[in-house]
Amino acid sequence: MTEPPPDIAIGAVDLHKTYTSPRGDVPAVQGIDLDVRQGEFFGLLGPNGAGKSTTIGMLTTLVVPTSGSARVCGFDVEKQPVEVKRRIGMVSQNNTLDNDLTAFENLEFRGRYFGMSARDARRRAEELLELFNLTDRREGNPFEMSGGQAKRLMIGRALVHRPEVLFLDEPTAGLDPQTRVNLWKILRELQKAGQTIVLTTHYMEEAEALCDRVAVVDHGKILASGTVEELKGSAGAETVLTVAYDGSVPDLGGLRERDGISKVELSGNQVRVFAHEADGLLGELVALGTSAGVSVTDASQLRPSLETVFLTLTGREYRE
Ligand SMILES: Nc1ncnc2c1ncn2[C@@H]1O[C@H](COP(=O)(O)OP(=O)(O)OP(=O)(O)O)[C@@H](O)[C@H]1O
Repeated sequence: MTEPPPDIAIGAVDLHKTYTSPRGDVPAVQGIDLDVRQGEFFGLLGPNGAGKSTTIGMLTTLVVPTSGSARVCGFDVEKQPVEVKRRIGMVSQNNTLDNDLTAFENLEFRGRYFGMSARDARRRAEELLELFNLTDRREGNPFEMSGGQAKRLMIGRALVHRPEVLFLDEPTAGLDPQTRVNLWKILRELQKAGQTIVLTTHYMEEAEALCDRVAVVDHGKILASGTVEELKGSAGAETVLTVAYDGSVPDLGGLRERDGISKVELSGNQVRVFAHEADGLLGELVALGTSAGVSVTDASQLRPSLETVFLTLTGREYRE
C-alpha cells in the first residue's frame, strides 16, 4: 500500500468483517473504503445494524478485520495497534465510566494510564472538567450523573491524552433533545479547536448538523458519501411524496413523464413520487383518487434531506 498523504487521518481500503456465530456467518461490513482528513468532522450514518459500530471497531483496533486494511494516523490498525491506540480517543455507546471513582479520578487515572506524570494528569483532569462544564461534579461518581453529564465525562476522558482522532459511537443515543443539542455545541467547539472527529449516528439531523462529510451505510456497504450538500444535490435531492389510498392506486395519467418528476413507485395501494417540483402534487393525487372512486387515507411529504437521499438510494424508509 502506498503511503497516504500527510493530512489524511484515516484511510481504509475494502474493509470486511464477517462475524461467525452459532446461527451462521454475519457479514457485518462488506467492503468499506474511507478517507478522513485531519480536522474533518466525518459521519457514518446508517440505521441500526448497518455495520457502523463494526467499522469503528476495526478503525479503533477492537475488531480484527476479516480482510482489507486501514491506517489511522499513519499506522496500520492490524500491524501497529499500539501506535494507533496512542493517537485515538474512543467513546463507545455504553457508559464505561468507573463508578467507584469520582469524575476527577476517572480523568486523572486515564492520564496516568497514558503515562502522564501525577502533576500533569491532575492538571489535565482539571482542564477537562472545566472544558466540559463538570467542575461542580468534580467529586461526584458517574452513577449520580445525568446521561448528558456522563457522556461529557466520557468524551473528556477520551481526550485526556490529546488524541489526534476522536471516535464517537452514537454519542447522543438515548439523550433528550436539549441535551443532544448541548452536546452538538461542545462537539462543534472541539472541531473548531482542530480536533478530527469521526462519529456514527442513526440520526439524520445529527449528521446534517455536525458533519463536514458523511458516508451513508446500510447492510455493511457505503451507499453514498460526500458533503451533506453534495448528497442532497445528488440523486436524492427531491421532495418525496407518499400517498396511500383506500383502494387501488388510480391511473396517474402522464405523471411519470412530467418535467420535475423523476420517479414514481407503486407498492400495493400506495404511490411514492420523487419530485423536484412538488407544489400542487398532493391535491392532484387526491383529485385523481376521487375521480377513480378511492380516497386518500394517508399522506406524507419529505423535503430534500439526507432522509430522502436514503429513500432514493435504498427504496426503503429509513429504519431507526
Ligand atoms: N460480535 C458479534 N457477533 C455476531 N454478530 C454481530 C456482532 N457484532 C455485531 N454483529 C452483527 O453485525 C451487524 C452489524 O452490527 P453493528 O453493530 O456494526 O451495526 P451498527 O450500524 O453499529 O448498529 P447499532 O447502532 O445497532 O450498533 C448486525 O447484524 C449485528 O447484529
